[in-house]
Amino acid sequence: MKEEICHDDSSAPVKAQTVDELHSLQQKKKSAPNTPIKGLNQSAFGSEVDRNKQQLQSISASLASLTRETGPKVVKGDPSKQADTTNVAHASQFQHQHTTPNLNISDSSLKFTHILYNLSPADLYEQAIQYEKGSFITSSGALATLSGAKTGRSPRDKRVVKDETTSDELWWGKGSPNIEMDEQTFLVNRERAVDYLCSLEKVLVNDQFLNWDPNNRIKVRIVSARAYHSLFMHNMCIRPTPEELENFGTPDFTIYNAGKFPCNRYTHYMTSSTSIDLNLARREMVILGTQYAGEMKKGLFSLMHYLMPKRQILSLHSGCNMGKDGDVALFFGLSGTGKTTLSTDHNRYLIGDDEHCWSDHGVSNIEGGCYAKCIDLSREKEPDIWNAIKFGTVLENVVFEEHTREVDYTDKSVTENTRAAYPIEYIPNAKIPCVGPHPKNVILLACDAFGVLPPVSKLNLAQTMYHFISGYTALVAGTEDGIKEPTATFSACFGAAFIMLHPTKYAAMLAEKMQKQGATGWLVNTGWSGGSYGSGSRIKLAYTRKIIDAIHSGELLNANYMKTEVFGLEIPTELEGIPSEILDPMNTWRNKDAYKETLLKLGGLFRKNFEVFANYKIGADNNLTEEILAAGPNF
Ligand SMILES: Nc1ncnc2c1ncn2[C@@H]1O[C@H](COP(=O)(O)OP(=O)(O)OP(=O)(O)O)[C@@H](O)[C@H]1O
Ligand SMILES: O=C([O-])CC(=O)C(=O)O
Ligand SMILES: [Ca+2]
Ligand SMILES: [Mn+2]
Repeated sequence: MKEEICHDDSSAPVKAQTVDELHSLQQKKKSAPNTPIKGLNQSAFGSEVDRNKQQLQSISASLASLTRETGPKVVKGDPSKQADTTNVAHASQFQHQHTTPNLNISDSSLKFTHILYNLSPADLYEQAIQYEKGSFITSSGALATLSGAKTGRSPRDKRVVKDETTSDELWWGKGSPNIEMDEQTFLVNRERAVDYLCSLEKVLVNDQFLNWDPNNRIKVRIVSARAYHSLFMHNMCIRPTPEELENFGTPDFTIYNAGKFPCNRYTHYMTSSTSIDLNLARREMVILGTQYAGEMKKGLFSLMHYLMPKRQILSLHSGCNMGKDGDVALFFGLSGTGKTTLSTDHNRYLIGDDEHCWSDHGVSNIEGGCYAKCIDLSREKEPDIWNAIKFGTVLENVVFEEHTREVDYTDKSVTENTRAAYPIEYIPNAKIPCVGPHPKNVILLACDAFGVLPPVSKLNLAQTMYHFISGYTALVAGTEDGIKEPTATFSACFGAAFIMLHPTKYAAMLAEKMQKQGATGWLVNTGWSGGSYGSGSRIKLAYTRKIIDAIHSGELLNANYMKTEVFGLEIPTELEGIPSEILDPMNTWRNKDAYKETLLKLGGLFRKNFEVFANYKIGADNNLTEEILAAGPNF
């Protein structure tokens, strides 16, 4: 028998002598946006190194404690990998730094904080999977994450600094989302968040933009502890090009997201372990004690609701899309009423799904991504959203099969508020840049679980304003334990949780813009028909889409109308593709008395809610104010 030696040399040899060398061949030195590329072949020697230093110094300055002399020592890169020690910065708080050894030096000033700066989605996946429990790649390539104890926003834990300026400018008191805190308390919480973040081995920093309108772009920096948060904001804010990042400079606004690290209950104004604090003068936001990523998105939205009206620009909690002929539609509505679902329309260009600005030049999206509800998501009904859930997308709090990693979108085990956050370009017909001309249609969405609002009605300007200020929807609280009474929610401007000024300020701007542009208002009920929740059923998405199509095409504008009782809404008598009997909700109720009773009940709720607005003037026009007051239910 012949002795055989096994030679492993049947194919061409690799160009490496060692495994490490082989690994180094694998990764090209970079054109990733976390390293400026422009300076590479510029003659000005050391310019890239200088820029890197500046960038790190800016980050160290952001992370500086307000009570110590210097910012933390920061260094770029993952501590577990080889850190780039040529790029170390330590920003000084004071112009004249002590040169003598400081006897008060503490351990915190000796340690390095590693900065993971504008990482790519791939890098963030690896960080999340390696370091954050509950992070998994799903079968479609999305990153499944858990947001921890909070699976929704905590509006009662939001605080806004009340100082000389904001005490006059902002809306305070009953009904307002702005619960006050003082400057000193803000600084206590800021210090708490900054110290927590700097005590970590590494923090994530995102430098990004808000608002696609180039004249009103806002630079934001987000400092966070989790790759989940960094990837979420990567998707939701506008992503800078490498050149834009190189010239980023100082941010206009900074978020310190300490995530799970709680606030201190002994701190004044704190009523729980969670605090979301906005300081407009300092241009900063602090998040303590919640990992729900939506707080960052909606915190920035609040900021825009302050900054934009100062520039005569209206900020809107709305979706927005545009037809082939350039006709723009806005979709207002509270959470879960269909902004994302209905603005994502295969036959139209998507400008954005949730937050917009309306200026003298038209509309612009504030964000760079979408945040879709995914409970009961189906490929058939919402194909574009389904297909957007792929590599790069953050999937929050969904349940998946442990082996195949197929997501079960019907599973509410973690929460009903399961979400997908993806870059807007994941929708095939996204309009990039996300801007458009003045809106032609303004669609107010209400998910009416009482089942008495018509599937569609045409509104005059006063009615549009009445319903905009009311901001109605009705959802069903707990779906698990059998039938529950629907509860009406009224949220001024369809986003009372995010507005900073009195609702009538936004309403006046909307009225003026709609009047000037001749936009038509519509009220669309995406909720119940044939009875309230429990006896009726939710209006088929396919019907709602048909209605929306007919608004876009102009078909509905020219339909025949009749007026409803109580709410005085103009409803079409027929519409192609829709069974005519559903257009008037009364027809769909078997028990007409119950219908009438429920209708009056809802009318009463509207009336009660509007009482607080009765003493306010809307815009300069007295007539409009009176017309708006008269545009409510009549009985
Ligand atoms: N007739 C209908 N019209 C619109 N949406 C419907 C309808 N029937 C069921 N739905 C479901 O209602 C949900 C609407 O949620 P969507 O994400 O569009 O809310 P949203 O207004 O964007 O809220 P948020 O501001 O919280 O993001 C989706 O899950 C959608 O599938
Ligand atoms: O902020 C969130 O959690 C989701 C959202 O869009 C809303 O509630 O309007
Ligand atoms: Ca949405
Ligand atoms: Mn929203």
